[in-house]
Amino acid sequence: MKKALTIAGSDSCGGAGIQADLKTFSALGVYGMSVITAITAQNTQGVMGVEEISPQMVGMQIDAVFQDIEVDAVKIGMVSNREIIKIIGDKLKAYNVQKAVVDTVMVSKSGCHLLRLEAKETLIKQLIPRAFLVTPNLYEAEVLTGKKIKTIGDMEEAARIIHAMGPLHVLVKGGHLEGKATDVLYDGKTFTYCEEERIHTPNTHGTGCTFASAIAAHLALGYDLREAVQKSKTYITMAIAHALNIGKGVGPTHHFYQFYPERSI
Ligand SMILES: Nc1ncnc2c1ncn2[C@@H]1O[C@H](COP(=O)(O)OP(=O)(O)OP(=O)(O)O)[C@@H](O)[C@H]1O
Ligand SMILES: Cc1ncc(COP(=O)(O)O)c(N)n1
Repeated sequence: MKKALTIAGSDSCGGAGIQADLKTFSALGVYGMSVITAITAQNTQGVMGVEEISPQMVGMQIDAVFQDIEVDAVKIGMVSNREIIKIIGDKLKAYNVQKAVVDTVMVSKSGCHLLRLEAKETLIKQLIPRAFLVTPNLYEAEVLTGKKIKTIGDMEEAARIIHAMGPLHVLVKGGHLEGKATDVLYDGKTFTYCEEERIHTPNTHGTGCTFASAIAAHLALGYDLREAVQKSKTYITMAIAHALNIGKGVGPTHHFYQFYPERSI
């Protein structure tokens, strides 16, 4: 069985973070492992509290996994602060991780900072260059590049600038743009566009986490990046189309293995 590791924050209501990632791995037939960077007290209405795990403990969790089990792909989500970013970057290097999907989580949909403001430079210098794929949403791409993004052309320009920071590939997600849900993938030479109709639902908690972990799962299964992104785009679209009306706020994506009849175990 293929094995994937998520390094991310815990979301108590189960819609985003570690919980979304593990559900996605399971739905896609991949064995899931987790390293927790922070615990959030969170529900569909907002984030009530964040407690960061010590960098030493984050490092120990990573060591515990890599020293025992072969890891086929890694997904990285909420990393919270500079020291946690640094230890993750060092461990990716030490364990020579080739397939790392870095989702540059900064602010939750409900507006809570999940990355400290002063950690942006460390993210750019220590983590983004080690990524096989970076998956910023529009807001994150604007913060990383310092440029406003309003069109597909702006997304292409942002992908170029982020690619120059050192990752092998960049996927700028257009979930927050008007019109179709179009994402722009860039490998340093060519742009590929993933487009789906926009689904009109209030329930989009955890879309970014689900998409990035689906890509990591497909990479673990051996698909090349373009196939992994296309298949994950189908998965996230289905997960949003069947999103659950749970709680009083923004409900979570739905993970359901029947979406994915080809899954291999
Ligand atoms: N309403 C929607 N209908 C269809 N696809 C969507 C919708 N919203 C987002 N997507 C798609 O979901 C994926 C995740 O994109 P999104 O921009 O929501 O990520 P994100 O903002 O990082 O998510 P999160 O806020 O959960 O971290 C992308 O493929 C995007 O195009
Ligand atoms: C632990 C954790 N990680 C990531 C997100 C982003 O997800 P969203 O933007 O849908 O709130 C979150 N809310 N919580």
